[in-house]
Amino acid sequence: MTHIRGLGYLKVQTRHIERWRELTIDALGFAEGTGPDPDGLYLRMDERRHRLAVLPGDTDRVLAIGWEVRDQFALAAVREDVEKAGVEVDELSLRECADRGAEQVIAFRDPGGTPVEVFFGPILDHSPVRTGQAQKFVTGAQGMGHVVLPTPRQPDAVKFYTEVLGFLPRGAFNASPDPEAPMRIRFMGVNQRHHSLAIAPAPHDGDPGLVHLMVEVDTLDAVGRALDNVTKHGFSISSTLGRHTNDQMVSFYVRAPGGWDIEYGCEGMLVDETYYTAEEITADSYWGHDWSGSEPLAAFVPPGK
Ligand SMILES: Cc1ccc(O)c(O)c1CC[C@@H]1C(=O)CC[C@]2(C)C(=O)CC[C@@H]12
Ligand SMILES: [Fe+2]
Repeated sequence: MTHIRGLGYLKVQTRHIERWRELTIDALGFAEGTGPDPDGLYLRMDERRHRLAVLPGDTDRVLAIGWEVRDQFALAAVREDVEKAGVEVDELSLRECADRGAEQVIAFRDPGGTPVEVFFGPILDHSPVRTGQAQKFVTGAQGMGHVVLPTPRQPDAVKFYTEVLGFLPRGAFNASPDPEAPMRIRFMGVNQRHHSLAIAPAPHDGDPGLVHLMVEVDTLDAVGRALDNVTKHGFSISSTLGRHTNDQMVSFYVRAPGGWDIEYGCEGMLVDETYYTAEEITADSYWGHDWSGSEPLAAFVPPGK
C-alpha cells in the first residue's frame, strides 16, 4: 500500500527563464501563480499556489519532484520507510515548507540521484485560475500529471519506487526488438492516472535529469490550440499529436529550454485497480507521435557530445 497520493509539484531551474514564460504562459496557457523568489516563474494549474516552479539558474535541471501524501501520519510513515531503506532524509524548515506551499516537507534522493520531496498540507489560493485557453487542467485526485525520469540505474530506481515508496507497477514499453536485451521504460502509478512516474534507462547521470513532464487538460480543442500556439511562438515539436496505447492519452510533446519535453494531452484513461494488471505495450501509440523531427533529448545524448 502506498501513502503517496499523486504528483504534487515540480521545481526546475533554467538559464532561459523568459523563454520558459513564453512557453508555459503564452503558449500552453498555464496561469501565473505565486512563490517566494521575485525572479521565479510560478505556474498555476488549479487552487494550489503553484504546481510548476521555474527558477533562474546557471544550468537547466530538475530541483525537486514533489509527491503528495494525505497527512502528517502518512508523511511520518514514508519517512520511516525511506530511512529503513538506508536513505538519509532531511526535514525542511518552516520557511522552506512555506516556500513550497505546504505544511510539512521531507527531502531525499532516489537511487538515480533525483531530488525527491514528499509533503502534506498544500496551501490553497482560492482566486480564479485564469488559464490561457480557458481550459481546465486535470489534477485533483489524479495529481498534477506525470514525470519521466532518466537514470543509468533503472533497476535500483524502480525497486526503490515500488518497494520502498509503494508505487504500483503500471506496465512497460519494451523499445528493444531483441528478446535477450529488453529495454523497458517502466510505468508506475499511485492513483487513477495510469502513470504518475515512468523511469527510462539512460546512458549517463547529470542535467537535466528529466525526460518529460506531462500535464493534462480537459478538451481536445485545448490541446489543439496549445499545439498551434507553440508552433506560432517558434518552439520545436518533439513529437506530433498521437494517442498512447497504455494510458490512451492524446498528446503532443514540445521541447522546453533545457533539452527536455513538456507533454500536453487530454483523454487519459482512469485505472480501476480492481481489474488492472500491468501489461507490456509493443508500440507507444495507436497513431501519430512521430518523433522523427525531434531534437535529441539531453538525457539520452552520450556525455561529451
Ligand atoms: C510509451 C509512452 C506511453 C505513455 C506516455 O505518457 C509516454 O510518455 C510514453 C513514452 C514516450 C517516450 C519518451 O518520452 C521518450 C522518447 C521515447 C522513448 C521514444 O523515442 C518513443 C517513446 C518515447
Ligand atoms: Fe508521458
